[in-house]
Amino acid sequence: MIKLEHITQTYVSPDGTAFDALKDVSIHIRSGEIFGIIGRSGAGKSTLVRCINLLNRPTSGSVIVDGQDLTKLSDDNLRKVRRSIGMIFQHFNLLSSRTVYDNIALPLELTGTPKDQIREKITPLIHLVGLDEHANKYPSQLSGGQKQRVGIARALANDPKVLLSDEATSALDPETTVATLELLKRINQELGVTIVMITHEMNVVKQICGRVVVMNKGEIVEEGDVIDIFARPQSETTRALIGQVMARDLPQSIVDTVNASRALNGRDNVHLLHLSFIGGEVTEPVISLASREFGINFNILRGTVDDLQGRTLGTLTLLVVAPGETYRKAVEFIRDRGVLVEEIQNV
Ligand SMILES: Nc1ncnc2c1ncn2[C@@H]1O[C@H](COP(=O)(O)OP(=O)(O)OP(=O)(O)O)[C@@H](O)[C@H]1O
Repeated sequence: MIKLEHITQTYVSPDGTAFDALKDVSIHIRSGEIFGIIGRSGAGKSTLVRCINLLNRPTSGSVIVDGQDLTKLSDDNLRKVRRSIGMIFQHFNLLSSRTVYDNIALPLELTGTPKDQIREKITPLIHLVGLDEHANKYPSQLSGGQKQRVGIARALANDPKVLLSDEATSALDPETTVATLELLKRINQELGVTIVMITHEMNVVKQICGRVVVMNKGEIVEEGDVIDIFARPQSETTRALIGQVMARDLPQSIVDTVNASRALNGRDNVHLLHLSFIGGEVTEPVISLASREFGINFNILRGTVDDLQGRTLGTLTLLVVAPGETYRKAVEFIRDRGVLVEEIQNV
């Protein structure tokens, strides 16, 4: 559906200094999926997503949407293709002098659509985003979540195949974020619109994306199914972003437990482990088996279970008291059975 191939974007400042905002980025987004692009501020996400509709013309590389290389189209043809790519923004970008109805109608007015056809198109869209009672209000009379719903309906006015969302929930409170993401999910499922989510929040990715790329300093540092990224993060950037939602930083109570155990059993014999596993992939009672096999006890300090797009991700924080050699064999034993085991150091 969308293929970004070897995209580079170099900005040149007035004093002639060149800055590479995107360095050889390639992404393939499939038709009908909700695809996440995540990274910290300045990673190049906005620059990248604006390449998809060529609001940003990359310095090099190709942008292929539905089989057409947009970088090779005439301005006229590009304008037509852009209608099939809707976009929503962090700050909504609504016209304050227009009502909800007129904001949503604007893209159709711009293409010269007759008034009765506009009404036929807009009325169900207003209903879809749940704004029936607010159609004649002005943006200043709406909450943030309602404004974003107007933005979403406006982005759908031209029946796009693709919806680009640039930090669309970043200005919303957590509850409104959940409701807005639910609406986007429904639009994806009911209308079959491919959605590209730009975000710096892992909880957004966790709630609705199927696949994700993680960006850092203009490069892709990791990509894959969201559940695999959560269960087996490879890069420091990803670990830090996941830390936001998985609360992997240890609470003081756990640190106290570890220290008390060290005082009792000796520092070298006390180990702290973080285990992640995907539901269905680990079928054996791994912890009990390891406990029996090596004659050691595992003390469960913390556990979480998350649902990610219908798949289950479990995590456990364990305290293990065992001499080095036995401990290493037990870790190996658990890893061999499909569980990701990380040793938590520096506690
Ligand atoms: N027009 C421009 N001229 C020069 N540098 C730019 C321009 N636009 C973006 N940049 C720089 O490119 C880098 C990537 O910016 P971009 O906005 O794409 O990042 P981002 O990941 O979307 O971050 P944010 O969430 O803060 O917008 C940043 O260092 C930014 O300062």
